[in-house]
Amino acid sequence: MLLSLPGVLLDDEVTSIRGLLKQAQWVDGRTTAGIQAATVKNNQQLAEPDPLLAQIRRIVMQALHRDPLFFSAVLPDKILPPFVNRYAGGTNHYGFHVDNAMRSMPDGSARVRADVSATLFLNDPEEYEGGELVIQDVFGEQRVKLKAGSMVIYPSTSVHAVTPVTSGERLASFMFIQSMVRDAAHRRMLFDMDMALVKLRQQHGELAEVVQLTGVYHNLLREWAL
Ligand SMILES: O=C(O)CCC(=O)C(=O)O
Ligand SMILES: [Fe+2]
Repeated sequence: MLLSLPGVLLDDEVTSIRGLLKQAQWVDGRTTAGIQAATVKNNQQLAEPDPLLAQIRRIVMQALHRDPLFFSAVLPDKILPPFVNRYAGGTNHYGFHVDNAMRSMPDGSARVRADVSATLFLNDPEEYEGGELVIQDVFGEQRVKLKAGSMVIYPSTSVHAVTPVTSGERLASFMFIQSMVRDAAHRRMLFDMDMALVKLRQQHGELAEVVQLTGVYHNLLREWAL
């Protein structure tokens, strides 16, 4: 499932992160890519020991933890600490690749199976030309470019790329998430059911049938969660 989540970051959080990034020391993005992906990756990233990265991670993780749509769509089990990237200079891009199945931190900690990949946009689409995230999956090809603070989630199994940023700079945080529910079809059914239940509850209150279906939701989650 490909889904855009608007307003994951509050405006003042975007402002804080942008302020921090003014002092950023960017390094070659290939350091964290897999072998195939490194051959097509041409961008920049914050380096792991950079204290700015730790501060940005705190803000992003706090935002993810309070976002009910993110929780419902991803059912996160483990989130690899988010990274921050930049595409600029008229040529930066990321060619077609699939994210490595297993990701861990450079020191070997926090091994995560990538089920869901996400890009959280840190600046607005008007600030750069190009820089579309192109995602190919069973739903065809989708091109995504969102406003600052919004995030797109997509299956880590999909082939995807970022088109060249021909002017300006594109700033984003990207991350890999292991879901409690490994099967994407199961995750999708749970998400649809949860969204329908939220609407039913708003329109009709706590009907006995809503309570019963909520029970079914949780019982399916119990069946499918690893
Ligand atoms: O910059 C992006 O939006 C995606 C980056 C990406 O695909 C990756 O780092 O694996
Ligand atoms: Fe990727």
